[in-house]
Amino acid sequence: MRMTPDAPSSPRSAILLVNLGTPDAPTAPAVRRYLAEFLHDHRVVSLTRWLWCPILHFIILPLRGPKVAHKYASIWMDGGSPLAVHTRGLAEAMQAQRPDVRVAWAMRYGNPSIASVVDALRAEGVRDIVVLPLYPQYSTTTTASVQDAIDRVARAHADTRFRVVHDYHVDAGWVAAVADSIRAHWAAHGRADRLLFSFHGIPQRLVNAGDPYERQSRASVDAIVAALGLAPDEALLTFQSRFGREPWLQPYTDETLKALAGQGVKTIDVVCPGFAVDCLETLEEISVENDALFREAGGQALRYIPCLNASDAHAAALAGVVAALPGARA
Ligand SMILES: C=CC1=C(C)c2cc3[nH]c(cc4nc(cc5[nH]c(cc1n2)c(C)c5CCC(=O)O)C(CCC(=O)O)=C4C)c(C)c3C=C
Ligand SMILES: [Fe+2]
Ligand SMILES: [Fe+2]
Repeated sequence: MRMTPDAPSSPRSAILLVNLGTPDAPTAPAVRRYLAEFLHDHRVVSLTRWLWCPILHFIILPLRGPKVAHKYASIWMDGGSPLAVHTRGLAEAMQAQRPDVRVAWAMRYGNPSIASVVDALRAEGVRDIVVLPLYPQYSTTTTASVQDAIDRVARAHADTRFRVVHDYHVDAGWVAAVADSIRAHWAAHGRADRLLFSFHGIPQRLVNAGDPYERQSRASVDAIVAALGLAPDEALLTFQSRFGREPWLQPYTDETLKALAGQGVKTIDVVCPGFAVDCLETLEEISVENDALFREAGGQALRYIPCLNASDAHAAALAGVVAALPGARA
């Protein structure tokens, strides 16, 4: 496990950033290992195991491993997968702003695992950990799964206090940071014909069962649009990255981009505020795949606005979220 540098010598409290996870290498075996852990989580796929395990082990992992490895290879950075590189950078930026507290990072699936990072923090004397899942909007598929993992670790360490931030989907500092990043993009590149907010989707079934993710995503867009001084109808909200055959949240990003190009829209700015840092779903699916289909349908340019990543503005916003602990539960 790699920890952030220049941390205080024996801190008692820590901020633990937790992101989804990513393969250790852009190879089929590494992708299969990562997807196997991810897709065995009942929070992500709730099908009964006797039905799901054969589909997963004999169809999805063998087919998806090489295909997805190829995509990871196309975005891989010197320091590793973009999701890991930017998550580590964000932890380092927060550590620089908060020298009074240890800032560490872990992944829900893959490495470094939550358990290994908590063990390392406890070995340093930390007994109070604020966990910040890097998901601005709460979902049972993501945030609740981090909470599950923390609950398991907490049961083994009764002497350590864990608090988990629930969400920060309309946190004023975070909203301002996203709005500023859009303004900076416009200052550098001008404004496109349309502004589209694309969020990772989840199955519609989960929203029907009470998952607040769609409502929170809409509230995030409303808040960012208001901070930009735009009218609500000046932005579009769509959902990407669907997986499997059942209906997911709609409208779908790819279908919307094709329809817009068909209506004569030539340029589009796309921003993804459901992702804290850039990853496969933004750098490959949006910036490469969706850009290609927008152009094939008659568009001229899809201009992707990067995630907040390891920027100082992001680190400051998240430090504010932790300081306020909105919706945190012990
Ligand atoms: C199987 C169902 C999935 C649900 C539900 C889901 C929800 C969800 N995911 C993210 C964020 C990310 N997902 C990423 C990749 C990814 N997601 C799924 C499936 C579901 N996600 C898969 C199978 C994959 C792997 C890639 C692939 O095989 O297509 C990533 C990128 C990881 C990376 O390494 O870069 C992120 C980030 C959210 C926020 C979310 C629900 C709100
Ligand atoms: Fe299995
Ligand atoms: Fe996902």
